[in-house]
Amino acid sequence: MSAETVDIRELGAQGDGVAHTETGPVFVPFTLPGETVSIAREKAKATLMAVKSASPLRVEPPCPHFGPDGEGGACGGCSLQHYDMAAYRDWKADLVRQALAEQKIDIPLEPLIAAQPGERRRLVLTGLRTDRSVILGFAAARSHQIVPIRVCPIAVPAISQRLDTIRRVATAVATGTAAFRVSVLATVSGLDIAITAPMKLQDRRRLLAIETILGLSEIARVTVDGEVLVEPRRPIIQFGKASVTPVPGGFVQASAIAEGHMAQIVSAHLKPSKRIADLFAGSGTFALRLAESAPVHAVENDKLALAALDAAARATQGLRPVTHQKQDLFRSPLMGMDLKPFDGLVFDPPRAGAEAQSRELARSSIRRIAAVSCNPTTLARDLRFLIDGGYKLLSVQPIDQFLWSPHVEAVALLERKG
Ligand SMILES: C[S@@+](CC[C@H](N)C(=O)[O-])C[C@H]1O[C@@H](n2cnc3c(N)ncnc32)[C@H](O)[C@@H]1O
Repeated sequence: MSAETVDIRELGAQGDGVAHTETGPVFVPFTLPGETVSIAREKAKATLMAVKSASPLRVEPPCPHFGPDGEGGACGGCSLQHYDMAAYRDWKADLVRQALAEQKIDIPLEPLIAAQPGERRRLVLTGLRTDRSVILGFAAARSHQIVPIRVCPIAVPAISQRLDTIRRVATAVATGTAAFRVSVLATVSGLDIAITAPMKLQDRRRLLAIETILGLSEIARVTVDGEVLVEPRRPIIQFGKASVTPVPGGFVQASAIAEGHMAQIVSAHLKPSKRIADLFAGSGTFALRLAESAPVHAVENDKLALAALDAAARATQGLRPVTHQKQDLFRSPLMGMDLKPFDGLVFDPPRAGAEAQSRELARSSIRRIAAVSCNPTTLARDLRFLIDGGYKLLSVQPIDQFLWSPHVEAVALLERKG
């Protein structure tokens, strides 16, 4: 490690300040453009030692666990709490703008839909048994060390006010010495906690854990390695009229408010469609809402997510038919004949995007397409295929689903003129 003073020029894609040095760019977490800072560094990675000259856009972070002086260590859950909110939001929209510009896609963005503290309904924490108890928190920035959290301003009150309850659940279940994953989802009926770990609960221990957890009134379900340990109430999340039982620890949009905006934009665009496909459908976030007005075919590779979608579709009155298909859309995208029945389609792939599928869509005659993505770079790449295939890009809406992180969601709407 060597110590030096550097000037921060800009923010990198991961939210770290970037200094340009003779040996190349150096990334310094918790810094802002225009600041002069002293750092300790190893190659391109640096640790902030002191801010010598602060940006006027530097603000007091609202969370005690944030930053290099954070309580318990520098929590890795957030990276930009020290940035003035308006400037931070401009930076978020810019991530989408820059990704589109790199693909030479020229369209004015819709104004960013902003996030507020207290909106995240899903957190993935790490637990670790110590001599006396279990610590529960986020991994520290750039490290495997766990920062135990006592507050979490980004989370919905149903989680942030129940961190002690979640810790008690983790303590009741934890047996080994290895770190384990605690995925927490705030549902309509209570907390759905999915614990994943290389741990085996012996019978006596299992009974004790069940007894402890049943005494905690805010719990809907606790699963260990995908198996239900207790389920005093069925966990439910609402996709329009449909009540879905989420897959333990499975994918759910991080914020119900952001999801509502995304679904509203997608539904309005696909409203005139007579038959809709939902690709990378998960457990039906879009499909089940879209089925309120048209038949929907959902395609997804996770069979548990599809089972949740199917069960909810069957149990919901008044939906148009919902069919589903398990398929790996990276290896075998829907092709010409598969796509023919649809005049509307939404796709919402993981961060890697939907390259193979977008190439096929670009050749299709589907009238309206909505592309949803949490990665502006792969979204822009996939939009380029569609535009080159003759689709007109109508709008791109950035949505700050992941407050104070470097991640941003976007919904792009396209149309093929008849
Ligand atoms: C960003 S999530 C979106 C899910 C859903 N649209 C939603 O809003 O909840 C991406 C989804 O793609 C699925 N997926 C990942 N790889 C896939 C693949 N190769 N083929 C099909 N689906 C895949 C995941 O299981 C996950 O449900």
